[in-house]
Amino acid sequence: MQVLAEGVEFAYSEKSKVIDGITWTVRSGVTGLVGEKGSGKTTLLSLIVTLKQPQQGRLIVGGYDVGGVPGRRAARRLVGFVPQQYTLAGELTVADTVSYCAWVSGVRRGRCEAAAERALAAVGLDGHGRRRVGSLSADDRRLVGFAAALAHDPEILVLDGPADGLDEDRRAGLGAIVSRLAADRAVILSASDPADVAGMCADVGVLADGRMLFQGTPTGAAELWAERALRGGFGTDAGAGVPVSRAEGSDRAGAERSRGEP
Ligand SMILES: Nc1ncnc2c1ncn2[C@@H]1O[C@H](COP(=O)(O)OP(=O)(O)OP(=O)(O)O)[C@@H](O)[C@H]1O
Repeated sequence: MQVLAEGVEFAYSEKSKVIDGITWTVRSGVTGLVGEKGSGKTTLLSLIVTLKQPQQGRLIVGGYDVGGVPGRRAARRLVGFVPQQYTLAGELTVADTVSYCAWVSGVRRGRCEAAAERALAAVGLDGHGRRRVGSLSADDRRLVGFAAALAHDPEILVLDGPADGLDEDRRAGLGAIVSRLAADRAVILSASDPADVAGMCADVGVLADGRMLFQGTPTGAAELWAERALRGGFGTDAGAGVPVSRAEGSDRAGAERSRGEP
């Protein structure tokens, strides 16, 4: 189990909880986190990558309880994060960019260059190290972002909205890379529509109004999504959402496969 959330809560202000008692498990392989805009995906991912702290509940990341400082520090070394939006310095070379990120993530100075080479190879950018970031296509810049997050060889890779705005061909390309990266780590992908990540994930969590309504197969998530769309969308009746335990029960294949994993 790579991430275990039990009753996790987080609020930006006293008025309302953005993460409202989430219980969720993430195992090795590719896991999707799907929810409408504003449902709390980025906030939940920020908790997992230790940029924010849970205010209630228990959150275990890579075996460490991130509720305390020592656990948070230890977990931080195990996670790589690609935010929804980020800027790379165009004048730096690709290799220096990734090497610097390796150093920031705790890789020893003498090993950063090799770490960068390994990370660039993992995303298919081997041979591009000497190019300036500013000379790359948007797709290749995106891959540099992935390599930067992989530079310290994290056990858990978190990609916030990696398929946003991609057409079908590019989504397929992303799926191939994600599946390669997930061979020896857990990958979490967020999306505002299950169709964006359906082909990439074995397991999907559906978030609405800060609550995990469902965890199971992509098919189960898509069915719930379609059903909700017919009823006028998520968020309007979150209290009547399918509880995680019931959703797993009705989506037995997904639940049993999940339980069977180490
Ligand atoms: N720093 C902040 N301060 C106050 N409220 C915030 C902050 N960041 C996010 N929120 C609010 O928290 C809620 C959840 O935001 P979050 O970004 O986690 O959702 P999301 O599902 O990732 O949305 P999107 O798909 O648009 O990225 C939204 O109502 C948002 O306005």
